[in-house]
Amino acid sequence: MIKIQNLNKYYGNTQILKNVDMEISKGEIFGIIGHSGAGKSTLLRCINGLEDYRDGSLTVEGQEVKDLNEKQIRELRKNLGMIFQHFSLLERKTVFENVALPLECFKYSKAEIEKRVMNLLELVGLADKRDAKPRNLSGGQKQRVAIARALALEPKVLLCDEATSALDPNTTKSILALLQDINEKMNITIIVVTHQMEVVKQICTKVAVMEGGRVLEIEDTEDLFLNNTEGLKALMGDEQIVLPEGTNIKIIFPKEIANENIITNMARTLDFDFNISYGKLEKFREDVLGSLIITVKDHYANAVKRYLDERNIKWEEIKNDK
Ligand SMILES: Nc1ncnc2c1ncn2[C@@H]1O[C@H](COP(=O)(O)OP(=O)(O)OP(=O)(O)O)[C@@H](O)[C@H]1O
Repeated sequence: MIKIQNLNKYYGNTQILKNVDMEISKGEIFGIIGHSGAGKSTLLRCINGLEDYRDGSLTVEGQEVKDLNEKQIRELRKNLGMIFQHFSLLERKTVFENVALPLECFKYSKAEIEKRVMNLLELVGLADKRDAKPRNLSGGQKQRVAIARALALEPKVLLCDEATSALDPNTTKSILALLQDINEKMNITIIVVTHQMEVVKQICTKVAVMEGGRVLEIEDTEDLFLNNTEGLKALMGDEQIVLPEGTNIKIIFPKEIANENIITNMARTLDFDFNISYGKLEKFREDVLGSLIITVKDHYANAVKRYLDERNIKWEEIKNDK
């Protein structure tokens, strides 16, 4: 649906996006995560034609964005709804009028506007606030209005630029649940730009990690957490510490067995002592994912590796800290 190949973008002489490659399929909730300044918002603005790019290719449904004329850009933006961190609502207009705005721009009839806006307000749970002004709404409610407005023209893609960054954790959860609901019910592709790991964890099917204008990696979200990839380390820091002596074995828990007592069972079966050097368990949706580094005396190492291999449990050996 959206295909980006070798995209380069400059502001003056400064290169902001560097050889970006990315493919976003229809129906996906695709996360783009990275620290501030990584180039995430710039990439979103290239996708909706607000920024041009020097070289490389960026197609939306097969159309090269930089080659579109004004009319085609208008059509493109109709297909790409967008929401922002600070909601961008018009303060003097009511909730109803804010959502109606894009429909008025595209000259929909009054009856059609009434019907669509009310359906959208039902969808986001704000039908009873139709006559309220934004200043009388909470942050979460404002973002719901912005979502309704972004969906007014029935876009195929919803672009979310730090849409939950100004919200508290519970409100964030409810907005993300709403986005997931919209993705499922309306089969809208959603691109979520964020610096918050929790956002990716809660709703993204796939995620691109960006740093310094580059894509470090693109992974299924579960794999990102499970494998403690280079991208995840770049985002979270790699704080794992291991002992200076013995063999350190990092055991990676897939979700099917994360709740089982692998370590205790192994220690009982093999009858050996071990130290836990480092552990990290993450709640991932309904499951627990994570890894644990145990340190065993060198002569036990092979038995441990065999035990894990026989049970198809992933492991890797970690060098000692000197
Ligand atoms: N209009 C502009 N002119 C010059 N430089 C810009 C412009 N817009 C962004 N930049 C620079 O481009 C880089 C990427 O910015 P961008 O906003 O895309 O990053 P980001 O990952 O979205 O970060 P943030 O979450 O802080 O917005 C930054 O170094 C920023 O200073």
